[in-house]
Amino acid sequence: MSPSIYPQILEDPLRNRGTAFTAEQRRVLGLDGLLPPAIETLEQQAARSIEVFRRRPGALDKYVNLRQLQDTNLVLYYRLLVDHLEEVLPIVYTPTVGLACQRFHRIFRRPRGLTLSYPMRDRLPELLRNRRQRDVDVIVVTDGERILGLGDQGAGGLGIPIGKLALYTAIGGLDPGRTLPIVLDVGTNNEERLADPGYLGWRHERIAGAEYDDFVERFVSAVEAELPQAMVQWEDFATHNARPILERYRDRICTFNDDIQGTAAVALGALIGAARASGTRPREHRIVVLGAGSAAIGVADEIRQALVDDGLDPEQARRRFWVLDVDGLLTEERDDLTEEQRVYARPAGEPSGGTTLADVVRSVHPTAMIGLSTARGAFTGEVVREMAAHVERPIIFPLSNPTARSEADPADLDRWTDGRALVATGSPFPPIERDGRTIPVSQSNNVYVFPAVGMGVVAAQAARVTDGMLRAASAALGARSPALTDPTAPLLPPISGLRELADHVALAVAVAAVADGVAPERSEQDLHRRIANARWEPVYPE
Ligand SMILES: NC(=O)C1=CN([C@@H]2O[C@H](COP(=O)(O)OP(=O)(O)OC[C@H]3O[C@@H](n4cnc5c(N)ncnc54)[C@H](O)[C@@H]3O)[C@@H](O)[C@H]2O)C=CC1
Ligand SMILES: CC(=O)C(=O)O
Ligand SMILES: [Mg+2]
Repeated sequence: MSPSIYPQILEDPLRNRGTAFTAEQRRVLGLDGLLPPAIETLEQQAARSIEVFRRRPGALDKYVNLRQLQDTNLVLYYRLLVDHLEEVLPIVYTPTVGLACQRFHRIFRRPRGLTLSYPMRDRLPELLRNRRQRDVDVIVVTDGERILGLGDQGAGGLGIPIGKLALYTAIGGLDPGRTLPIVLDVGTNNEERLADPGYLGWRHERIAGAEYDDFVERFVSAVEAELPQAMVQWEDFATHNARPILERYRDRICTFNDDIQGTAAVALGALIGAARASGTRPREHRIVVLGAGSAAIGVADEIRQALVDDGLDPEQARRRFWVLDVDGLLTEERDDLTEEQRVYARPAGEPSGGTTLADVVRSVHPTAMIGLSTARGAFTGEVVREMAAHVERPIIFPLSNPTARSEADPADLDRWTDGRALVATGSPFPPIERDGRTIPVSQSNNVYVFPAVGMGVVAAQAARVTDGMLRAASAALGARSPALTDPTAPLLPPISGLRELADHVALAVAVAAVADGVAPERSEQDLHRRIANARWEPVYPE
């Protein structure tokens, strides 16, 4: 019996072309007979694939369909993402990616990325060396504890880094062969998962405290040793770990936290557009933030700095915020606040009349209300009508994900405010219909920023991600808000324009990296060229 010489190229999604292999390639590579005889172009393959995708009955079926394509043929997968970004984004990303994490063990087909399980803590460098990729530009890592607004999904959280990195390529233009999704599998406190015989992660309660910190340190040390060039993006860590990890490593490796810093950069960009659309300056605003987790405090900190940049002194800027968590307004009387939350604590007795959201809105008359609370429907008709009674153009951003955790439905916000609200959401929503017009709803989501941060870092060869780089991203995004020139236009550029926007934002990030001294000296023109050259396109190479 002769040994099998089955060509591995068909199993390698980076090189596989399926029915697009030419007659010559088929002959040379030994593919004749393994493929049906028709030879297709990429365009023909893409047309067939999008039809198959559209025929799938449910969102999760569509997700599985795309994941299979991703594991089979990356050029074709990214062709679909690039050509149909608006249509596939709610599948690859929020809201469907949340469901995919919850059902990770039910839909698992083939491995992608790395699962670093706690019991293997002594072998992390070796596990990193087992990766498929040789060189890595970007790692997205989660520990699965706060997946969107869906809580602890344990090892199933790997779906989030996989989704984020798909967008690093489809939008930011990063080479998919140089990106690496990772989950730190440190157990789960999700009872449903622990009791599910099909769960694929380490079946153990979450490790915490010094053991957890030691594991994260081992992970970072292993990355430093094995992949010193890679940028590390922390994603969907619970608040009690997110900020300490960022503070511990931001000056040691090239890293940022997307939920804290990426979200803030986008929300500020949207707010700047909204302020302009309402004919106001940022410093005039009174801002209520519902939620006091890592995302909410990151957003508040960024906007607070923008108010200072617009002329308020730091104390005045601080006093423009009313931040609430699940227990109500953050006040000086409370002894359960972290250092970051304490910045926003209001003096005792102020405002008078209670500390619920409705109370605060009634006494403060906010001009902007931002939700990062996971509390579905928290922006009720009563609250929104009260807010809208005192401000001409209420700015209302229900930013929690996925859709089922959103603080409000934009159609309701539009109705409750007679079309006056300036709205942006975290997850995609259908457009608003008003007076015969169809008005798109802007998606204030960190997807507007993180792919471009990655490209900016790679093109500039930045060694760190500085605050200045994220601020530059935010400013570049804010400057492209359609609302700057038309008060009736959406607050953010359309999703369909994200790729072009990413080039612009990436350049701003790269220029800021040079200015901050964390990247080699290069001219703007040179950086522009490097971004264009680095951009990976979904086409079969000659
Ligand atoms: N649009 C975007 O780009 C982003 C959206 N998010 C979303 O923001 C949400 C929060 O994320 P994290 O801050 O990381 O989570 P977290 O769990 O750390 O924070 C949630 C906060 O909301 C508060 N909260 C919970 N229920 C509440 C209620 N009924 N009323 C008032 N406050 C309540 C909690 O006390 C906590 O302060 C998630 O849904 C996440 O998907 C996060 C990052 C980016
Ligand atoms: C968008 C995002 O990063 C989140 O909801 O966590
Ligand atoms: Mg996130």
